[in-house]
Amino acid sequence: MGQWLARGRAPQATDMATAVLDVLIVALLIYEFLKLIRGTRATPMLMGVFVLALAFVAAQFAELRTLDWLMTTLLPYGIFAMIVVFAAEIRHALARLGRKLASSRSSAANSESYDDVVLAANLFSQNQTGALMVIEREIGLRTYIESGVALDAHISYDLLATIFRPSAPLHDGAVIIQKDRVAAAACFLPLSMNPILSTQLGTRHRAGIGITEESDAIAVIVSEETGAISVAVAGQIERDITPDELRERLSVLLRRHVPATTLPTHQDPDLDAATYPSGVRESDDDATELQR
Ligand SMILES: Nc1ncnc2c1ncn2[C@@H]1O[C@H](COP(=O)(O)OP(=O)(O)OP(=O)(O)O)[C@@H](O)[C@H]1O
Repeated sequence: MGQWLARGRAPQATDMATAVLDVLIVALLIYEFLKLIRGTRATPMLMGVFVLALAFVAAQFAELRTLDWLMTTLLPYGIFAMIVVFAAEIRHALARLGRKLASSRSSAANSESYDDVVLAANLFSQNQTGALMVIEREIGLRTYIESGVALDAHISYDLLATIFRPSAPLHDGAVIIQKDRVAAAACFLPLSMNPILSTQLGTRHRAGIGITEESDAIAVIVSEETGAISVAVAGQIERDITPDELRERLSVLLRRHVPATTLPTHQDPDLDAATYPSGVRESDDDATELQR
């Protein structure tokens, strides 16, 4: 209103519309911001910031000069301190924003070889071989790829089985799959700090969930302890699913059909000989039948 009076003319309909739009955008930004920090450690800290802001306004209003001076001097440092303290939250928030934008686009990963992931997960599950396979979608995982050993090899069941063979040098860490290629193995992923996660979940599962909190990737995790297959996406984990369920989940998440393949069973001698030729299977009592 003031600016219109200053310009010496009455507010017009377009000015009103601009003001309403302005207020709506700010309200939307505040709403999205509150949604992003809800349930994080930033919430109680934000209350502290709010109290400080109130003190600042009160100091100006009551002309408490020393307090006003202190607040004005410290404010710029406070903003930098907040960026440092909330670095993880800011990263997550931007990643979530990226995920939202990415998921609104129709293109998904266009590989045709994710049935190899299903087949490999089935093998690992039967042999109780620990494995962590991350499928990149729209958000690039270069930072994590660079933490591992670059492979850039065409994805195949044999390659995955070889990488995660317990005696293989690259079996520790995660494999990252980009389109139809295994970009790298032995990658180090960020661990999820979500306090709600079950305490039964160790670092492999937390790493699988962690990468899906930071990006729109899909993590397929096979437990070394139980042989259970889990799939994580957007910070959520679905535990103990069958290979067929894994195939379904990948089909939906990648918005493409992952063709059904006859899953080999543990009793298949050819498979065992081909996969673990030197008898490196972890134990003989690992005949984990798919009981579901
Ligand atoms: N940050 C990480 N990034 C990638 N892989 C990791 C990371 N941390 C641990 N791992 C993998 O997880 C393995 C340890 O798994 P751990 O037993 O702690 O987890 P778990 O979730 O209980 O899995 P499991 O059920 O297979 O035992 C490591 O040997 C390594 O291969």
